[in-house]
Amino acid sequence: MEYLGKKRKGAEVLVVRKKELSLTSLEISLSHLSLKDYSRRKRKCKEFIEKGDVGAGLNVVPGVVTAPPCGGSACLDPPARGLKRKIGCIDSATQLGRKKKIDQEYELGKVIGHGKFGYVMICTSKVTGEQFACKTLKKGEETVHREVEIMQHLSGHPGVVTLKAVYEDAESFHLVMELCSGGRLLDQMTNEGQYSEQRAAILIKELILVIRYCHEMGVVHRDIKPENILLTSSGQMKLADFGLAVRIVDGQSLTGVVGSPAYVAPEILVGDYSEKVDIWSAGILLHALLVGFLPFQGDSLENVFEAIKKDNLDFIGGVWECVSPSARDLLSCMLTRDVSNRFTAAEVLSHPWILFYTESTMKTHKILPSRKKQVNMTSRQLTANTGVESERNRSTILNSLYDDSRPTFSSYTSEKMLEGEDSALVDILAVAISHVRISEPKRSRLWNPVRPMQAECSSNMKAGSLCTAF
Ligand SMILES: Nc1ncnc2c1ncn2[C@@H]1O[C@H](COP(=O)(O)OP(=O)(O)OP(=O)(O)O)[C@@H](O)[C@H]1O
Repeated sequence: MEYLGKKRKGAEVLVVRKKELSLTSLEISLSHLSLKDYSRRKRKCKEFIEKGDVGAGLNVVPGVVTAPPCGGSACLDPPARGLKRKIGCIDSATQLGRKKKIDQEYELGKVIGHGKFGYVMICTSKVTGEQFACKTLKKGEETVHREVEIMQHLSGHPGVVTLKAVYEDAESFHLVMELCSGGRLLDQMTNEGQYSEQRAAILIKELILVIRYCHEMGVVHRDIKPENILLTSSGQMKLADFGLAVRIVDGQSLTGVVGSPAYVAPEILVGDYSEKVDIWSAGILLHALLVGFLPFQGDSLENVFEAIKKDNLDFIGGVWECVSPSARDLLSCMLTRDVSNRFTAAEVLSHPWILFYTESTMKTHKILPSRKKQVNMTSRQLTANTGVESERNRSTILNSLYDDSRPTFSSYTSEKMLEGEDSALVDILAVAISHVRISEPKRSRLWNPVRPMQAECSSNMKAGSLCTAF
């Protein structure tokens, strides 16, 4: 084994060379094994892992580049937390197809997207006629190899774009992925404007579930933004583009300034950060969903970065009058610069606002399209309550949950409550209240009203320079 000297974006690539492989019988030379071969290989992989040999003589496809055991430094720590060491046990479906060429099995169609290191086109299986997206990445860049490995590692979760197969030729990798024909979340956001709180909560919950999965699998995405969230034809969100993702072990600090300017967490700019950067970026997205514009702006990259480092957000007045205190509280917990106080994925998922809108009993509700259509119904003078923590605030939260949902409840009461479902509502509120933490407000969670927010809801999410990864 050796670490390649090539360093880019703060991480090395671990390359397992063929001559160093001890389990040659497990070498994967075919891209499509028979079921029998596959289960035999899987069994051997399992035995291999149980013997604790992982990391010694890895049964890896010659030339397969795996993600570093931990990003940033050449440490040889044990695998990242929760890491299914798929190295050497990559599902046959996603093995590198060294023997077959992609065009033997797929009809390549029109290009549907371009990325920094390649392009994406539609491809159709010659066997089944099913359509997929094929991302072709030019070899050479370390991040490209890492992207392939991390996608193999994460594929299988319903919120991650599924990787069906990987082909390789001299110049490129070809990643055959499920086709997300619903397009990018960014396009939906710019077409539809602000989201209702209910819709935003459902989306953020789905996103945070995927982020939690990534973190549990020892992966930090580092480029969460609506361009990288794709939608299926049925509207389900899928996290895509793991080009900047990196593996991490518990307690490890990452370095390397990467991300997309508008979404980048302040600690990334300082150069010492953890998986919490994904929560910050999801908070930026939540901000944009709720009020239709990004929180940190500037006419140059430097100014945007300065704003990210220094500007205090104000969730008071203006557009925030249409946003419930509970939603604003969650935002403040995701967008705090104090990393130790910033919510983890699990904390976001148990926040009252998320629970309120996404508890199973709520799923029977019609999802309201966008706030544009209900803004009059929700407009109400709300007191800013971003540091909601104390006992005295219990009733405020209860009220805010109730008040915020008025439009929803008005349809709920007419349609459901009369049918005797009011106990479900009480349950939801009880659950929400039980999750409110009782403690003194933390200074870091309170945002000082230094700069008034834009009064009108202008979307600046199309600003290319703010959304392009660096
Ligand atoms: N599975 C997919 N289904 C449908 N469209 C996809 C799929 N994957 C990517 N695309 C389209 O291709 C575009 C480029 O994809 P890619 O993953 O390269 O994103 P990118 O953010 O532009 O890449 P990079 O960060 O490497 O520059 C996406 O914005 C999207 O429109």
